[in-house]
Amino acid sequence: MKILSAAQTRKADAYTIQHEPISSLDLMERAASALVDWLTQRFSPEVPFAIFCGPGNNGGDGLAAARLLHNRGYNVQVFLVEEPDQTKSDDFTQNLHRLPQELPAQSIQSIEDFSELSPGTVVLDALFGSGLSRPLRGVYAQVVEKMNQLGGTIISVDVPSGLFADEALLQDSTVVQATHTVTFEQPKLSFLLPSSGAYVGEWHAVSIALHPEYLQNVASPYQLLTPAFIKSILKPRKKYAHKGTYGHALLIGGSYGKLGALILSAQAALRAGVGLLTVQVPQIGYSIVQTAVPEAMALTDLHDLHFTRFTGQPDAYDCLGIGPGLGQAEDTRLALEALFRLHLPPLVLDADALNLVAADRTLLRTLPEGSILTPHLKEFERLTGPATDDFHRLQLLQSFCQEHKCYVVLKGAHSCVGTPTGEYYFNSTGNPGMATGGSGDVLTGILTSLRAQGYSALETCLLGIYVHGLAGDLAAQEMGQASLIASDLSAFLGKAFLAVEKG
Ligand SMILES: NC(=O)C1=CN([C@@H]2O[C@H](COP(=O)(O)OP(=O)(O)OC[C@H]3O[C@@H](n4cnc5c(N)ncnc54)[C@H](O)[C@@H]3O)[C@@H](O)[C@H]2O)[C@@H](O)CC1
Ligand SMILES: Nc1ncnc2c1ncn2[C@@H]1O[C@H](COP(=O)(O)OP(=O)(O)O)[C@@H](O)[C@H]1O
Ligand SMILES: [K+]
Repeated sequence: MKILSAAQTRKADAYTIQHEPISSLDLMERAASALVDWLTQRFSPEVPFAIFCGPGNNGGDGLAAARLLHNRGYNVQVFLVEEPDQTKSDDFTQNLHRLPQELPAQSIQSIEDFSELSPGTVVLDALFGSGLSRPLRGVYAQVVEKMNQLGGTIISVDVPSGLFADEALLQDSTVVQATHTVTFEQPKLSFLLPSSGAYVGEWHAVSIALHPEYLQNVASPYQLLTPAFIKSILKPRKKYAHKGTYGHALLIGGSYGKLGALILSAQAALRAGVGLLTVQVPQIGYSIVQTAVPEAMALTDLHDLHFTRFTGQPDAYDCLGIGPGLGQAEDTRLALEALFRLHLPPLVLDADALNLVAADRTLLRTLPEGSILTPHLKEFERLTGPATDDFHRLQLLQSFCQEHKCYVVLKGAHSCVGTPTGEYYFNSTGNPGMATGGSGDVLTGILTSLRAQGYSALETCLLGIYVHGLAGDLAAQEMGQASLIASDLSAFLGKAFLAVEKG
């Protein structure tokens, strides 16, 4: 699914109005109906609603929703938040006139006009949407602060007011802290980034049937992964396949005290379907890994405690994943340097392999083309230097991928895959239960496995992050988020692949 900018969203609205054709007022009515359908499926008519409307079309949505909720028997209060002489959009004005007499709109021109709400009131935030042009000030900022202080449920219409759809927030901005955001057609870019996404709560995209022609033809570098798209990547297993059909993966990592990381990767690689798996561990890891992962073959390093030299044949493998539990000893750095000089299969680099590369720019310059790197935010910062904000980080991601001709999975709540050709793919699966030690190691195993099976680097990243997050979602459904541990992700990988197959 393409993610559109605020300007493209405006064009999509205008294109729909012109080509469907439909009046702008009717399109707003459609948006408000979709919003009200969503609300009435979740809240009963006894729940009081306080609807705060701004001066533009977002406020117009709020007014139309107020009328529709009232008509369905809901208990609604309407507030117009306005600065003196504020111009209103035409559709706002039309919807204000359409409010039934028994539903008067109360004006809030200063914070003194903000009356107490009865306990349990759900706040509908329709102050500003994708037309926000500057940070909130004056009465708007004061009302938002008050709404946030109430501590109740806040549902933002389209975008939490004060948040830009596709620009960074200024420091100390006032923004609605939404419980849910009901957004029209598709999520906005800022919902997918950590600083701004934190204001959105849970987002839900409701369709307002924008013109499919526009959506099909518009160009956007930003994509959100959908089940149908991921299903189209997944290759079914063949009846006459044998273990050689599904590649031979090699994982290198594990050091004294961190062998578990490599074991988590190895188990995940097997569950992600690789034909054969070899792991290289230091001497102390030999019997540990042979016991914990009997399906894997083991190579040992010359060193007892950490990686110092690759002891296998590079051409024997279809993908090499390196990093989980690797450690950052000086002889490990030298070993990595020597490894990069070999004619290697495709690489997946994670954790300490990334840290070693980040600390040594010469090593970074020898990174084989087409490699997959899986940093979390801190590891990414070590590679590129600090980003001033989430949007700047996306630029850094693009320039890094282009310069090093590699794929980067920038991990987080919506992990983002950057490509050498400048696209960004955001993941749509996963949950905070996965914020637990070892989750990243599991991802490395999955990616190494998929790449060894013959998926392209891009397909590997997209399918890999999606099934990883989906395994986390399925695990969390059964055991809750707090109890989820990394090995559960491997345990639920099978169900995740089944769900992808079903689409
Ligand atoms: N026909 C359409 O275009 C549709 C629009 N829709 C709604 O319309 C919204 C976009 O509407 P608009 O473009 O009118 O934008 P908004 O309603 O977000 O607000 C824009 C208005 O607020 C003013 N403004 C912006 N930032 C301000 C600030 N910080 N302080 C004070 N005033 C500020 C602008 O000058 C403008 O008058 C969407 O988010 C969505 O909710 C939906 O109804 C779907 C159809
Ligand atoms: N809040 C979250 N929502 C969704 N996924 C998450 C969340 N937190 C972490 N994850 C996922 O869990 C993994 C954590 O990786 P990482 O930070 O490298 O952990 P570790 O180093 O402990 O293995 C990443 O794939 C990330 O996308
Ligand atoms: K809003």
